[in-house]
Amino acid sequence: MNDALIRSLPKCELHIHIEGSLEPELMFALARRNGIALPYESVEAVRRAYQFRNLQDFLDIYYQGMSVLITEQDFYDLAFAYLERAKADNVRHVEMFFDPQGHTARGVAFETVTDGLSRAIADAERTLGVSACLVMCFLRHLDEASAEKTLDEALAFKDRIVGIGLDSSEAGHPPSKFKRVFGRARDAGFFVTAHAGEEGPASYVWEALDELGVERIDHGNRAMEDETLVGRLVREKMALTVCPLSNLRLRVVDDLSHHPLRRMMDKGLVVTVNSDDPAYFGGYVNQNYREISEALALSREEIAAIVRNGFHASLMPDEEKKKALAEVDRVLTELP
Ligand SMILES: Nc1ncnc2[nH]cnc12
Ligand SMILES: [Zn+2]
Repeated sequence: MNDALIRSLPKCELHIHIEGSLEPELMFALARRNGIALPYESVEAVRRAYQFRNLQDFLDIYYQGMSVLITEQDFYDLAFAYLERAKADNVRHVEMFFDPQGHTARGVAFETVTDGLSRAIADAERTLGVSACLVMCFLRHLDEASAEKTLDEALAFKDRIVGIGLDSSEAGHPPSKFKRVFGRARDAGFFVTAHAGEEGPASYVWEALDELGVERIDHGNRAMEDETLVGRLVREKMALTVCPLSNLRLRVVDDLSHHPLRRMMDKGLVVTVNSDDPAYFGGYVNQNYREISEALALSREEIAAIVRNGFHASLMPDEEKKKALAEVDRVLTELP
């Protein structure tokens, strides 16, 4: 019902793992280019395998999928394809997660990854008018020493990497495990964020705030189990990067009509809508807006409020934010 509005509004994407935008067609093309055998016979067989009972089921397939990424050009092709898709959804600004340890562990140089991604970002900025920046995530199932080593490598690319995040298997890997390396990242001037409260408990959200000093929470669904925590997030205007289709496919929610997004908004939380791993979860950012809007019967004003939250919570320069927010207002008045 609000399709035209969703399409017309300029948007931000603040929670996208670039490796999670690897469509099966590109996966096969890169496997062929690099002489890598995939354990699937066709693109359709890959898509059929995308049935997940939980986050770990997905991660096992996600790490296997990224094994086709070898050369600088592979990372370029991956990121540019995503940015073209984002442009089609009227996304103006992207904060792009990447998982260097998923590549360096396979013998791909850190520089190969960042060179390819940042070249695609520069080209997209020029040719598509989409701005983007890189947020490097630590894999939380690995130890802090590995994260420290990865941060050491990132320091040489400080001009291209703006932020540090934390992702992968959440349960059993609390944010406190990475307290020291996040302290170093903050001291070095990186923006910091972390996945918390996706599958893990509300206490992980507290830890992300108090021990990592995060400036955003990725997901945050389970913060809703703790009223005191919700109050703090509201008071601090801490943005949550919510990913509805991811939550559905990873069974964080059993049905989108039970998704906490509306209750989050009613409590005054700053929520944004994002795609997480769109090639695996059945939709890019507009599809996430469409399905959650329909499931929760979101009004035009509620949709616009989420879009505005995205710009406010982003790292865009203030002048660019102002322009984008003015455009949101213009679209709202012009669309019947
Ligand atoms: N949804 C997610 N949660 C944790 N780690 C991830 N890596 C890629 N997608 C992720
Ligand atoms: Zn994520």
